[in-house]
Parts: sequence; structure tokens; C-alpha cells
Amino acid sequence: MSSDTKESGVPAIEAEGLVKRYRDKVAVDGLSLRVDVGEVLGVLGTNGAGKTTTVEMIAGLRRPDRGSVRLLGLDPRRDRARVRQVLGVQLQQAYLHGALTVAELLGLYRSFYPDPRPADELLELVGLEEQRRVRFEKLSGGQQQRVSIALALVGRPQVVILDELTTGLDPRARRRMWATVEHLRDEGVTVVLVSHAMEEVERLCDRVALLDAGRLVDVGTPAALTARAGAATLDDAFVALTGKQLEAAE
Ligand SMILES: Nc1ncnc2c1ncn2[C@@H]1O[C@H](COP(=O)(O)OP(=O)(O)OP(=O)(O)O)[C@@H](O)[C@H]1O
Repeated sequence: MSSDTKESGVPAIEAEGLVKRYRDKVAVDGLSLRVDVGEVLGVLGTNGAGKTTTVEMIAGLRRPDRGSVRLLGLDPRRDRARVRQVLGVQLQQAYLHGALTVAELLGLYRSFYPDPRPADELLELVGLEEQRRVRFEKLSGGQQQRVSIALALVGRPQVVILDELTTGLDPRARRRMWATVEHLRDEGVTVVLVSHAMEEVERLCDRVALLDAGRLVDVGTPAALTARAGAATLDDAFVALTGKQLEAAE
């Protein structure tokens, strides 16, 4: 990571007053959020709360109707080329060339970066060492998801956005993904982790942003959120603060 960025106090992410409408549906409704360099931020919310829309706007993949985003001081829509060098994104739907093998996909993505992670390291990070010669279309859903996570990490990003990191993964793969996030955290990488899984968020995240109906209900450490809500657990705090039950993803 660039120590300049860390020392200058420039936040990893600064989103101000984000608004996004789809026809008459307000998906994100005036959301502001700051994530410091090196922080792991969880984004929790029920289905349709606006999590994916929010991270897509942060990544520059969706244009906000109002508001602004800065990613390490860069505008993700105007400074696309520079942002691509510092940001890794794993989104819920990956559109990848099914006929390419895992190794070929990694090779293709590695060619986009000046100093990519070695393919072996990527395969180990996501536990796909045995699948390197398998075509993407022949992989299971969970394995395909792990490929998309590996691809998000190819360019040694300083900021990583992971949307539904472990949804659909079996318990072993899930634990491995958690270890991957812990590894990134130890490297000082800033991580935004969109999740439905309370256990995952409590374990991995420094702070948690609670979204409901496109709004940021609260943001803080799991302990602070729990205390503010006068709740016993983060789960209970979520219910107290949003009036909704956070359902399991599957
Ligand atoms: N492309 C789109 N066109 C129209 N409406 C959309 C579109 N994408 C999302 N929405 C709507 O906007 C709202 C927010 O969706 P979003 O996907 O951001 O929520 P989410 O919190 O990520 O949900 P989930 O947990 O189900 O992934 C939802 O009501 C959704 O139906």
C-alpha cells in the first residue's frame, strides 16, 4: 500500500449524500460514509436495503443521481484507470468467459497489472489449487465465486469490495474466505464486506454500517452498535435499530 496515502490521512473511501433511484424506487437515499485506510467495514442490511447499489456507486460501476464518492482521493468515474489499479471488486454476478480455465482467467487478469500477485498465491488464497485447469463453466457456483474473489485480488488492490463473500459457500470454503480477509487486513488492505451473515461481520469487521431502505441507520464497532441499541448481541441490535430481522442468506 502507498504509505503516502496512509500518512496523509486521505480516507480510503468517502461517500457523501449518495442517492440512487431506479424509476420510482429510491434504492439509496442520502447515504454518507467514510472508511479509513486499513479498516474492514461490514455493510449489513436486509434484502433490498441498497447494499449492492451503494458499493457499485463506490466502485464507479453505477452513477449516483446525487452525491459524490472519493476512493483514496480519486473520483471512481473520472479517474477510472487509476482507480482500477488500487481497487479490487468482487460483485454478486460475475460475467466471465466460461470457456477459459481458472488459470487462463487468472493469466488474463494478471496481464492488466504491472505487479500482479502470482497465480499460485491467488489459487491458494481461495483454495482452488486443484481446479486450475478446469473451465470456468464447469465449476460449481461456490467455486466460480471463489474465482471472482481471486480476480478481485490479482492487482494487489489497496481497497477491496467483496459483495456476499461467502453466500453459497460450504463451511470449509467459508472459513477459508474468512482467513483470506484476515490476511488482507494484516496486509493493511481496506476491505468493504457486504454481508447477510452476522457471525462473519462480527468476526472480521472493525466497524459495521447498518443499512435499511437505502439509508445508513448507524455505523460503529459491533460493540458500540450493540451498546447504543441497548441490546445483548449485534443481531438484537440490528432488530432494535431497523425493526427488521436479518435473515440468513440461504
Ligand atoms: N437495476 C435495477 N433496476 C431496478 N431496481 C433495482 C435495480 N437494482 C436494484 N434495484 C432495487 O433497488 C433496491 C436496492 O437493491 P440492492 O440490490 O442495492 O439491495 P441489496 O441490499 O444489495 O439487496 P440484496 O441483499 O438482496 O442483494 C431494491 O429494492 C431493488 O429491487
